[in-house]
Amino acid sequence: QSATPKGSAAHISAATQKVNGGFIASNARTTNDWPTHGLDYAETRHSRLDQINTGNVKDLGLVWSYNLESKRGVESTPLVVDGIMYVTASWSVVHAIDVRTGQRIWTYDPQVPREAGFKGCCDVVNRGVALYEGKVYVAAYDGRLVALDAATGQRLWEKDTIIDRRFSYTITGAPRVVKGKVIIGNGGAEYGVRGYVTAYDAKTGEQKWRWFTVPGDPSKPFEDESMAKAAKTWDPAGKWWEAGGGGTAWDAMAFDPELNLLYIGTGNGSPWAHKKRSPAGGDNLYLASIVALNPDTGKYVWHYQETPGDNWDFTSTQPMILADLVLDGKKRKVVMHAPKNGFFFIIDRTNGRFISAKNFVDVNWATGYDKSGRPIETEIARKGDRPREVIPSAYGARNWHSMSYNPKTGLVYMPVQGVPISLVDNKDWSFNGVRPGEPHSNMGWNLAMFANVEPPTSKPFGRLLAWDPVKQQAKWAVEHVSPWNGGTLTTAGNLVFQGTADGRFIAYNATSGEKLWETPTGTGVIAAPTTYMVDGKQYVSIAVGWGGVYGLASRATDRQGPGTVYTFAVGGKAPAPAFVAYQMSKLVEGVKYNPQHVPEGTALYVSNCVFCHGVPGVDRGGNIPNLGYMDAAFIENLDKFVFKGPAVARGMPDFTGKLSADDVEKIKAFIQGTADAIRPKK
Ligand SMILES: O=C(O)c1cc(C(=O)O)c2c(n1)C(=O)C(=O)c1cc(C(=O)O)[nH]c1-2
Ligand SMILES: [Ca+2]
Repeated sequence: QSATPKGSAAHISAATQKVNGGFIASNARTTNDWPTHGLDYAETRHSRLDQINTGNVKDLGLVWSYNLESKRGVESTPLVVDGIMYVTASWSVVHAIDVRTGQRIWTYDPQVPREAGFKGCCDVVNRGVALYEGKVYVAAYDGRLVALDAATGQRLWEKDTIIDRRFSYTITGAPRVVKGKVIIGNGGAEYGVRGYVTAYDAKTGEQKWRWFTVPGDPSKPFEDESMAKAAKTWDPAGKWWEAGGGGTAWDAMAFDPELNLLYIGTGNGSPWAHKKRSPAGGDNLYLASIVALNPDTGKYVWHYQETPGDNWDFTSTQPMILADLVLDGKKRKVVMHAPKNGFFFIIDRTNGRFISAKNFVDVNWATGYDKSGRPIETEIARKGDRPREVIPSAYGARNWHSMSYNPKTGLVYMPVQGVPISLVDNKDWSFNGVRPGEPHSNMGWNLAMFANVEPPTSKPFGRLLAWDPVKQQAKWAVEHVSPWNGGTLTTAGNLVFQGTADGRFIAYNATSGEKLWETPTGTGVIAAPTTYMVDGKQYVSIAVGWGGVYGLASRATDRQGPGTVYTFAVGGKAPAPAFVAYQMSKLVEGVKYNPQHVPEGTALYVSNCVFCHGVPGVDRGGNIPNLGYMDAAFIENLDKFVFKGPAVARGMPDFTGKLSADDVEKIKAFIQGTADAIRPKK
């Protein structure tokens, strides 16, 4: 008589009503479900399930695939409770899927205005939802936090989280729910914003607290003690509050229920150049830090700053993991963190004290950390006006791609990388046609990404790294064909799962790194997989869809396909969807131009186009076309795209009033000139 059909609204309602703090805590011991972004409050992404293991993983097969109808980056970790999956696609669209059938239950599209696409630095992505007491929470790209009925997808409440809409705030991160409060930060530090995190009542949406990550205008009262303390580490001559200062908390969070501490990772400075932000120097708290807050009040408890006086977009927003490690014979409660700056940190999570840091890739900006937890910087780190290659680059030695920690092997599995670019401090590039000083100006951009402006010398790479956090050394590594690979999952079946930029989903032996299984995915993978149990059977799911910041202008696979969720189980036999070959056209040829316009065209292109479109003919083009590979007719008519063009509906800015017709002529000269310069001589 328990005849509530699985997948019905009544079933979903009952299953998701149970998801609260106690549920998340007890699920951490069984991991039958995947109820929160990082699987548990500690964000371990380690599943206790072992039905799929090193012995039978070779028999994994597709059970179903689901088309997310998404053409841009898919960064979402799918949540699953009792066989109901909640996953997001680009433009913050939520899909609820019945795992038992692979069928859609509902979708919710928050209708993010497409012309707001340019407000974010790094693709119109979303990293997933939060689930709590029958509700699904999605943070939309345009800054709205929306609560949905988990059974029907109907909107229950919506809050605008943005403090000032003149500035380019966006949200890409997944909310977390801690003690009945939905916690969310935002992005925007590339354009001049002030970072903060806000807590909303999960039931009603009422705002409970807000904590700013950096101080505001010091001539006005500070919001709290932590801001007064932080302001002493900034030089007012830099008027950092006009650009906002940065420090956006756009991804990482974790929670320790015993210590009652919420941990957040904070972002880079706005503008990037330390000298501009704070001419006399200073650490500029709380940029690039791990900060512990009281989740009930939002009050600051402690911080550890990983990159004092950030100058390189070295955010500390990369996902962290809480673990109890035995260090020098003593059990320690720690935060493990591998941020963009290339060092693996162990921090005492009870008080924020630095324990150790070791570089996990080659770096050239610092030789290490001293005992007090400060980096020992090299010459190259702050050189001012000359372009030079700082390693790692702003793409990070690791970016938002999740890591996982397996307590059995004692290893952390990290997607790490090198994306070489050159950097110039103290240069005023404008961005998207907005001049420095205006809201949504560059504020942070100090890039010279050009092959012809002191090219970087290091080589790009992507790597799956198994790291021993106790010894602070690598155990094993797998080299991938490209940077920008997916997040990881590890399981009690002694497995590590990861998708790759070149379009494969792979399982490894967690102890040795031996590859045990792989399957093609039709497009590049950047998101992290999840695993869970439904009616006694273990499944593994991955949402694929090439994109994110590296995917705007680059690609690593010759196939492309829509965002798709794949679900696998032992013995699965469903056919894979057809994969589509990516069509690359020839270098543009024959556009008439004045060669004398090329230098000015170069500067205009760097300021306005390069970040999304890449270098013409040099980059291969990602989700956004490379202009070096268009037809001549397209380039000849470039003004029709630049001014109120058809691509505005896909997220391209309208440059009316920002570029002149003359500017566009010069940009055309640069595009054709570059194509001509690099075309192989006959
Ligand atoms: O400073 C910021 O506010 C901010 C926000 C975001 C974002 O929200 O996606 C990224 C970054 N910075 C960033 O530096 C970065 O490398 C990055 C990569 C990605 C992505 O989704 O691929 N987002 C972001
Ligand atoms: Ca950033």
